[in-house]
Amino acid sequence: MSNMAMKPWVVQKFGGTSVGKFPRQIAEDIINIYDKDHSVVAVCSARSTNIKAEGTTTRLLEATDQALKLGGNFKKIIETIRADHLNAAKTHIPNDELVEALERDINRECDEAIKILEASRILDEISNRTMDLVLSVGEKLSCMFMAAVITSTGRKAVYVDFSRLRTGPGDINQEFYDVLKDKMADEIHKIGDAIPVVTGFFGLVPGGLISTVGRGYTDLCAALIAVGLRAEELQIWKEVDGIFSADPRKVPTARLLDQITPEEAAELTYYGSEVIHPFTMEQVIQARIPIRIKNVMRPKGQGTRIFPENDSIPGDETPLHPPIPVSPSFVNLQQAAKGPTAVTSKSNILVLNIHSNKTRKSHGFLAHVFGVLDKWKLVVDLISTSEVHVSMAIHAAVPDVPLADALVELRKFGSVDVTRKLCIVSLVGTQMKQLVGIAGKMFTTLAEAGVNLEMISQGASEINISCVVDERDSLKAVNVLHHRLLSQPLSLH
Ligand SMILES: Nc1ncnc2c1ncn2[C@@H]1O[C@H](COP(=O)(O)OP(=O)(O)O)[C@@H](O)[C@H]1O
Ligand SMILES: N[C@@H](CC(=O)OP(=O)(O)O)C(=O)O
Repeated sequence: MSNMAMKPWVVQKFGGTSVGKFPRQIAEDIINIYDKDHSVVAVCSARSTNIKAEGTTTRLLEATDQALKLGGNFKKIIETIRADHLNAAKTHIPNDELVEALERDINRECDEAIKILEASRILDEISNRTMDLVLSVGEKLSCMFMAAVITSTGRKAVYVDFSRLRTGPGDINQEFYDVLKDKMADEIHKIGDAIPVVTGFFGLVPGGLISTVGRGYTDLCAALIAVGLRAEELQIWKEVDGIFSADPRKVPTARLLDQITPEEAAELTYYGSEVIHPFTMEQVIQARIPIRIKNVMRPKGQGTRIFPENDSIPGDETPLHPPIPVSPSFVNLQQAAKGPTAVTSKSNILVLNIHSNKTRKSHGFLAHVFGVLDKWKLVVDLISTSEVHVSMAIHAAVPDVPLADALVELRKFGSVDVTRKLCIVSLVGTQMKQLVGIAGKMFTTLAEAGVNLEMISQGASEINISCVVDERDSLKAVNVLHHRLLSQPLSLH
């Protein structure tokens, strides 16, 4: 078995839009190239032909909704998914035999999805488990398709379904992940010489994968596999060259960053630059495996490497003190001017201001407020408090229903007002820890540009300074901050 011939493992994760738009490039220009001197594992998300919001996972979620609605047409949605995959098979696979086998597999999966949804309609209930069963169809179809595409290039690939891996009972915690990593690696070791094409959907996760991990779970699946296999690198292939100093769609002068720390990557992800699922970093970095973000459209680009600043890679077991530079770019990074690394913005934010009616002590006030937020599953992105006042920025993508209910309960503790159509703007950078005056510079830069600050929050994370501004000022805010604090030598005086 060539996997046993000690070629280093590389785990490559392909997002849904990449599988949708560039399946042959992925097979020919990426997998087959790395396959020459690595043992490659490909992990794929459900296909999206255009954007994620119109992709297979979004459609499957809509189908589960329709199944519980009177007269809801979930079958039509599954038929759209079926037609999309049958069409992709014919378009991208120049081999009749492979196409016929794939068509049978696609039809079987889609028929099964319909049966599950019909059963849910009869029961008038969709449990977390049922939800997962339906959603996993997206990754199954995508991986069956990619395995056939790769096989059609002359390199044998096998479809690997991780949606029903049994890990035993228990909560989803580090121990659970550790067992899962080993199990995933064992399954992949069994495969031998063919390229494993693994469903980014993994189960059986207590509480359900979509409820506990959320959208973007394929990144985490790839991370767990990379750790289980002790891979040389985890590659996240996207349609962007890597992580930039700002969203390149919003800031034309944004620079590609050649290396950032996992903490920075996590902050950027939480605050609007959703380049990688935030749970990914923790698993991979503990095992000291570098993550590289790369572009499917420009496979030769270096991308962005996510790795801790003062760490060495596995196999490089020399002492960590003094820190060992792991690459020339790392040295450059160390010597570079110590400003923020990136600026990011998160839209669709509302701010809740609650002023206590002083009927209880302040700890009781905050405890009650958080009790209500917990009950209605409202996630707070930023918070700022005084003894009798609390302001909280909340992502308003949550449906309005729980918010309205939560407001009724919160009004028992004080006066509440809600400001909508806001966005969070954040400066992120590990170097900012030592940078006295950076917050002041950020806020004066915004004030000089005429951007009004609704709320300020600093200090929860030493590497993030955030504020809330009007949504209409979002583009101006990120551009002016990028121009003043990230594009030119930083002067704080
Ligand atoms: N700091 C950033 N660096 C790179 N991309 C960013 C950043 N902030 C936001 N983005 C956006 O994230 C998107 C991620 O790439 P893409 O492959 O299109 O996503 P997905 O895999 O979710 O479909 C890009 O469209 C890019 O504009
Ligand atoms: N298909 C899933 C999982 C995922 O990771 O997607 P992507 O890799 O395309 O972001 C989702 O949309 O959430």
